[in-house]
Amino acid sequence: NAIDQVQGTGKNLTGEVKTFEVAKKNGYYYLADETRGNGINTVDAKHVNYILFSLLSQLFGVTGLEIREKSPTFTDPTAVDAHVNAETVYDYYKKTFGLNSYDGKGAKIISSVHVGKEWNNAAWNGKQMIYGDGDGETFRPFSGALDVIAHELTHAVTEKTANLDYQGESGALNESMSDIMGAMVDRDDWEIGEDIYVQGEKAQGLRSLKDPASIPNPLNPKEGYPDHYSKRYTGEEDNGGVHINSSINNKAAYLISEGGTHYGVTTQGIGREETEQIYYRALTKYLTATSNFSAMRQAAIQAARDLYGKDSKEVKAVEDAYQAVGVQ
Ligand SMILES: Cc1cccc(C(=O)O)c1OC(=O)C1CC1
Ligand SMILES: [Zn+2]
Repeated sequence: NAIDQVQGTGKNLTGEVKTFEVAKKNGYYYLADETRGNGINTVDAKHVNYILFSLLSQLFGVTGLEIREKSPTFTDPTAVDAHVNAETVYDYYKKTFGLNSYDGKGAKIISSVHVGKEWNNAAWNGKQMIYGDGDGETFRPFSGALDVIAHELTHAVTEKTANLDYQGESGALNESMSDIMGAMVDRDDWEIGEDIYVQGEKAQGLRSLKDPASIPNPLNPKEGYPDHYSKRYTGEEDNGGVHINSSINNKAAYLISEGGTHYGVTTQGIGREETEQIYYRALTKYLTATSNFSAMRQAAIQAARDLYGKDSKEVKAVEDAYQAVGVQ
């Protein structure tokens, strides 16, 4: 037919040659994968100012210019990473939870790269994923990190399910679900954004689920991110610290999976496979828009009971982990 689905290749931001699904139409090749759900499309925002871009995207559905090549070799590494990483996140949700795209109905996944000028940001804007190129000092292009793309797409999953209000404790849980799934998709570590956050030679993550306090808290740099409820941020910035207090729940998820002794409380870890099922079930079956940290603990306990039994080691791990981070 007029549009063929073929294999494309191209170097990503770390110079690795990647292969991915592209569309061939009228002799040109496009970053359009029609094999997953209703499609995964990666387009170029051509450095349009990010505020103007967000208006165009949300009001008029403008997403950017099609990225096209005369051969199946793609030459924009930022776009290659956005496309390949979106495919990887799609496959994770399908394989792990049987979820077909972020809405369960195969919703088309659109990513716009090169939004803004050296924009240090990435976001799910309610309709699509948008990525800045970073300023090269603090951040490299945001599409280069699989955990970032999983984080952004999980915002879309959350919006279609619990739809946790993006402020205060529910907002911190919204952020934490994105960090937890980000760490589960990018399975080799418990850091978020380590592939894009340029901090001298030691590329530290933006946030760490393993040891939140090891990374300076941007709202209180002489402290690390909070790893106990008593250390939560209670100010107004960042919608009440949604990117800060998320670390309290992130630490609980880490303890459930990997185990450990935290503030004198010991948790026996149950592993990533069971932990991701507990959080996905809590997010999609029990959490609501106004759930707070206490409701999160209850939801995770109930999800573990459903999946593994009332007196299971999995339920015990959830109870111990939330006790360790001071959430009742
Ligand atoms: C860099 C950034 C700024 C503002 C919002 C988000 C957001 O998506 O919450 C954001 O992206 C992340 O946190 C991703 C995980 C690195
Ligand atoms: Zn986020």
